Amino acid sequence: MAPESSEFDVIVIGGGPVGENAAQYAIQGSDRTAAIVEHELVGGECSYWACMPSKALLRPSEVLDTARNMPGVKELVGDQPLDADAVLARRESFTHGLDDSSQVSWAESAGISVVRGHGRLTGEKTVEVDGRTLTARHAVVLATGTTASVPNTPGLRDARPWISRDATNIHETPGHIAVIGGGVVATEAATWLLSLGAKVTMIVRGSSLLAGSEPFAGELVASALKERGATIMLDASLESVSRENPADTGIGRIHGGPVGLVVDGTEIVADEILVAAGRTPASADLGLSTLGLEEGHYIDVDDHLNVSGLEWLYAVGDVNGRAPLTHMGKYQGRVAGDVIAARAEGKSLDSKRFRATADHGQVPQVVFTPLEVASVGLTEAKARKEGIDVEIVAQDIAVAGSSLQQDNYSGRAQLVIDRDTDTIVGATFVGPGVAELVHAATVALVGKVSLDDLWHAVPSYPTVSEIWLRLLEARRTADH
Ligand SMILES: Cc1cc2nc3c(=O)[nH]c(=O)nc-3n(C[C@H](O)[C@H](O)[C@H](O)COP(=O)(O)OP(=O)(O)OC[C@H]3O[C@@H](n4cnc5c(N)ncnc54)[C@H](O)[C@@H]3O)c2cc1C
Ligand SMILES: NC(=O)c1ccc[n+]([C@@H]2O[C@H](COP(=O)([O-])OP(=O)(O)OC[C@H]3O[C@@H](n4cnc5c(N)ncnc54)[C@H](O)[C@@H]3O)[C@@H](O)[C@H]2O)c1
Repeated sequence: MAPESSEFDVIVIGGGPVGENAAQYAIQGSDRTAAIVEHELVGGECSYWACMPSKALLRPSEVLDTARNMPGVKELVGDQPLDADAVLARRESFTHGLDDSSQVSWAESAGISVVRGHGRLTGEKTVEVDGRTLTARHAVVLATGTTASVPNTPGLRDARPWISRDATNIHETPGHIAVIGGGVVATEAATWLLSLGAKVTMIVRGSSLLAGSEPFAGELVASALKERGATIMLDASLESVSRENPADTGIGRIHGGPVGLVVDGTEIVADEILVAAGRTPASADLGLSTLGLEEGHYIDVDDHLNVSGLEWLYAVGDVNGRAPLTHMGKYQGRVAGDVIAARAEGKSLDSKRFRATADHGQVPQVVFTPLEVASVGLTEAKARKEGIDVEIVAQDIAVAGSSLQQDNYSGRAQLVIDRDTDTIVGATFVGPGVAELVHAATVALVGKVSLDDLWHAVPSYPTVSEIWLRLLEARRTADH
């Protein structure tokens, strides 16, 4: 179907990773048509301003850390810093110079039309794109994501602070940067800014880093960041900001003169500020009010990803606020796409694949700081809050496999067990390169594998996965 058409089976507003998946799954293997409406770049936040550039910036410092802890290699590396120009050039290779033509080609090859412009609902199954009206025969999917929130602190917005887009698309490294926030973006960005040579001061409103994770994860990450030179101010209140000559110098460039930040009555001077204070759903200018729905909030959905009981309207990914991560959004996109296809073909929705059940307590995430924090499911605190009869087993990650990875390998692992069902409801691993450990925990958790059965899932020797055996042994010791 040509992009000039005004009628499609499925219209997706927002061409991020999640919208792409929803469109693909809704039409694949059929003669249905789909359009993605995108007002910026097809590929969305993740491809150009979030996951891809951030991980491209983080990987070199991880490799350098490993090298510095590996006899035979550390002598070659010495105390040389990273080659910042090479690191930024590799980041550019992942963001394609903010050119989305390869993603547009992918969409077209999947039979999806790309309509450029701002999409807005105007009524049932109708979408206006900059004055042009599109009609959907089956479904409209909202996949508009989020934007960075900038708090209303006096002087902050006028100072033109960096947001996550500047940090991931960094072109000039500030001598000293103040990072507002202690969450995922703040800790990851602090890691790559330190590795590029910046002095980093983190101003954190709460009493720990990564407040949504197990407390030991935030503590270990704080120690690792401090070891690399970061200053971390906890329970800190940013009262005001002032800057001389704030300037629109472009994304990732220093936005003017020195910045003064008053924190708990004391002034700090930095060359730039990064605001990493959470996200705002992109639902304010989507025409939701034409359907009597509230604008500017996360859009509530059921497990089919339908909005407000309307079988033709879906919201997937960050904009529904259920699990704001690329892999979870793409999963929702697959579920919504399958639901749309089944309804279009008159099939029953009576199968697990038509419900996004993993959003409820089965969400995995990896945070990439000097230590990786890989987790799935509930923290101990959340499990107790849900009334689960919780048992905790925790161990330092000191197993034969991990000691071979590098010298000075350290970290911690913890399982949250539901005593009643003898299954895992949460797991957290913290340490260098532990990201790949989490999928085993996800499989055990989603499959509700009992701890008794897990005893027979034998980890290979010598791998970091031996931590599983140590955790199960610790549990037996506690039991008997
Ligand atoms: C710095 C950073 C690093 C991150 N790293 C990770 C990571 O490592 N792993 C991970 O899982 N998650 C990560 N995330 C989260 C991840 O980026 C999001 O979960 C993901 O991008 C959500 O995808 P989405 O398609 O829902 O939204 P988005 O990627 O935000 O895409 C939405 C798209 O909709 C378009 N749009 C919005 N409104 C309209 C409209 N009205 N009309 C037309 N187009 C519109 C936007 O231009 C955009 O292209 C990170 C986030 C940040 C900020
Ligand atoms: N590796 C990954 O999976 C990854 C990486 C980056 C981002 N993300 C996702 O992106 C999203 C956004 O991350 P984020 O770090 O912006 O959000 P976040 O919710 O993780 O952290 C926000 C931080 O800002 C602080 N804050 C909020 N309002 C404030 C205010 N008014 N003044 C001072 N501090 C304030 C909070 O206390 C918290 O420390 C998250 O959902 C995250 O899951 C994921």
